[in-house]
Amino acid sequence: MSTSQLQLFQSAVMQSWNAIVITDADLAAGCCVEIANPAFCAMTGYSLDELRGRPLKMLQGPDTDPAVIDHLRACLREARFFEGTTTNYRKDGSSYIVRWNISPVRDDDGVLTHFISVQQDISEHVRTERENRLLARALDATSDPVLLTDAQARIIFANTAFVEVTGYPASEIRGRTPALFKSGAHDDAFYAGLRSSLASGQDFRATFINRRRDGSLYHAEQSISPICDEAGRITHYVSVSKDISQRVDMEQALRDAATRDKLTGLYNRHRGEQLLEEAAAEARTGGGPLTVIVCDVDHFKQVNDRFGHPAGDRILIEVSGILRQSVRGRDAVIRWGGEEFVIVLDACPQAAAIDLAERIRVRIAAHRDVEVGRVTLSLGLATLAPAESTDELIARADAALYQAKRGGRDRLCVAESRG
Ligand SMILES: Nc1nc2c(ncn2[C@@H]2O[C@H](COP(=O)(O)OP(=O)(O)OP(=O)(O)O)[C@@H](O)[C@H]2O)c(=O)[nH]1
Repeated sequence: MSTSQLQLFQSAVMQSWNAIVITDADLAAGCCVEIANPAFCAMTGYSLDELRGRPLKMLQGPDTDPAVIDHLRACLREARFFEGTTTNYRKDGSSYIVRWNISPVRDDDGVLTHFISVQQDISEHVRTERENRLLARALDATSDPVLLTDAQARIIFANTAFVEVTGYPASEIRGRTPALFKSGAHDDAFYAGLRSSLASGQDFRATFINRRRDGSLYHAEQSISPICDEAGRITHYVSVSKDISQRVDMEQALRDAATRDKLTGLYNRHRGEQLLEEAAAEARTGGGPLTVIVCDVDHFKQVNDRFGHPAGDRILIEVSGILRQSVRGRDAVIRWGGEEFVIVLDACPQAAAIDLAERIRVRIAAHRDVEVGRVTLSLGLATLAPAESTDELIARADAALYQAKRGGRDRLCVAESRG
């Protein structure tokens, strides 16, 4: 090696950002320092003069891992490469975490003469990692679901509460987007609002209806916030939510209690009258013809008398089910009282309503209860006339029903159109 190359070598070692120390190979004396570069001196707090001739054991202290040192000794004895991490101590007694390796150095004849060690203070890195782990554990410990995505909305972290609420293991959702939880309950405007809030760096807060892994839905009060870097660029999004399904279910149960009939689950009379009034208002303002069907189980008293009240209840539930299955989703089926039901068909031409009523009659007559067997239904149908009140409409449908009963039951009578 030329003199200039040697000088380069020396400069490189002395200017290296990594701490470099060269010791002799006298194991019995503890391998004493011959050369240490400025980075090593800065890291340990010792000057080269203070280090030279002393074994590096002086850097060890109470938190230095003895297992690492044992392994180091074994490597030095066998002149093998060593790599490890442990806690060392500076001159002022403060500790630092160092990642280091040691390579044996041999002369031209292959005789071991020195060891060279390259070291790096990784205290900051370890501290950040510990902090990150602590933060992740803290997020895991919170009972509210937390989700973290990158700027492209790909999931990078989901806490335990999120995993528990959604039923998705974290490994299954990592890398995917929250579109996975879409239930279809929100319209495009909802998502447009979400996107524009986040794009302008603002939080988006709303009650989401999300889908769990098993397909069931849950309500979550959710707050999504963009996270920006120092330059103001969005790097991540964090979503913190509260599963409010229980509250929503309770509210729904209360609403149901006020609007639904307990036995059949149909609308109760009170809610039914409101719905009928709304449908009439709609029809009067050009919403299309409104027809009501009033129906009543025939000889129902005999069912109760012969088979008992519970059997009668079961018949009412079965009849309700058939009524509900027979109508369109928008039609209201109401338990008007006892064994009497009203079906409100808004925007439904009378001919279609008559077809439907007849279909219902046939279905009920074809149905067989396990104990009671066959029951029949009588039906009266009326279409709202101009300037007619809902009371008058129901009265006309009722009169048609009475006519059906008088005519022999298991039949439909249509009230004559008025006006
Ligand atoms: N099991 C049961 N019976 C009910 C309920 N509500 C009313 N009822 C009974 O329904 C029966 C109605 O009898 P009626 O009004 O005489 O009429 P019906 O026997 O069906 O005779 P028609 O209507 O003329 O064919 C009464 O016995 C009521 O007690 C209920 O919730 N459950």
